[in-house]
Amino acid sequence: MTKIGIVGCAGRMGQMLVAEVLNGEGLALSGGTERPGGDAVGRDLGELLGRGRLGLPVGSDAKALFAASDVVIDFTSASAAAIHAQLAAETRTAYVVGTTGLAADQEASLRQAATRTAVVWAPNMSVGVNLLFSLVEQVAALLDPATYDIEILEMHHRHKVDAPSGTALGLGQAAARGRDVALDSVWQKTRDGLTGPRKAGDIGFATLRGGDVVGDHTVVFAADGERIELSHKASSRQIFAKGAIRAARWVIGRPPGLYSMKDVLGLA
Ligand SMILES: NC(=O)C1=CN([C@@H]2O[C@H](COP(=O)(O)OP(=O)(O)OC[C@H]3O[C@@H](n4cnc5c(N)ncnc54)[C@H](OP(=O)(O)O)[C@@H]3O)[C@@H](O)[C@H]2O)C=CC1
Ligand SMILES: O=C(O)C1=N[C@H](C(=O)O)C[C@H](O)C1
Repeated sequence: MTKIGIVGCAGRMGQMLVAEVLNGEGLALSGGTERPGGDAVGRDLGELLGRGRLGLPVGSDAKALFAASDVVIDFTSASAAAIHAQLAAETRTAYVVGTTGLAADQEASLRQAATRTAVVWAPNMSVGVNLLFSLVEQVAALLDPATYDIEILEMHHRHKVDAPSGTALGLGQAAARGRDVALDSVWQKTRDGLTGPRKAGDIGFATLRGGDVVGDHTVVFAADGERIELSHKASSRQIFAKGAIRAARWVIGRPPGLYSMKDVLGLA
């Protein structure tokens, strides 16, 4: 049996992941944590999911969970993920990270951990979005930046705390790779007031937040007289949870390194 631990087990994604592990063939739940002092700590994990007592309380000792697991899955917060990355490195536990919004130093913690254990890190664990990354890169490489403007739109639920979404930034990276430029030299993450006309070659972002939208992303290639739009719309978080479980099964036994969902899905 593969022992999977879930940090952030009471969150929107965390609860879905616990359910996927409990239903998954050959998988055992080694436990789940929330941050110390969190409301869910001490509650029974099964009862938290509304499926009856499991006899497994939500913990807050992340290091013990890493030590007890073959692989740990993290959909928490950027600051928590940076700490969890250090624990993955210390305990040499395989680590799957879907958390977005990481600052440069937090990303550095992940990269550091990946020198000591196998880490899968992806801003979006769905098959559809990972295919979209490849399509966007190909289309961007084919279209002249002087003629086609790239704009990336995303909409998410009202609870999301980071912007633009990790996926939107990933789509921006894919477009920039296609054009052979560095994303941070061309991105326009916000526009306000007298911005002046659009600069050729820029990659723009627009962020919408509201309701219970699971995750919509569109990349627009706009020219005079026509527009190409490549979109992905998630209607259930299960696509992310199933992707994360697939990554967890894949990463166990791999040498230390930073892997992407494209590696997991064989799209690299
Ligand atoms: N890669 C992908 O495919 C996807 C990525 N995401 C990303 O996953 C992350 C989580 O999203 P979502 O589930 O909606 O968010 P939630 O806020 O619902 O869940 C996060 C959970 O992690 C908990 N948490 C915070 N700090 C710690 C800690 N130190 N130890 C353990 N648990 C902690 C939170 O507790 P508390 O509320 O008390 O802080 C909360 O219960 C986001 O960054 C989101 O962008 C989401 C969907 C798909
Ligand atoms: O916070 C979310 O919900 C999601 N976050 C990810 C992101 O930032 O791209 C992936 C997905 O769109 C849902």
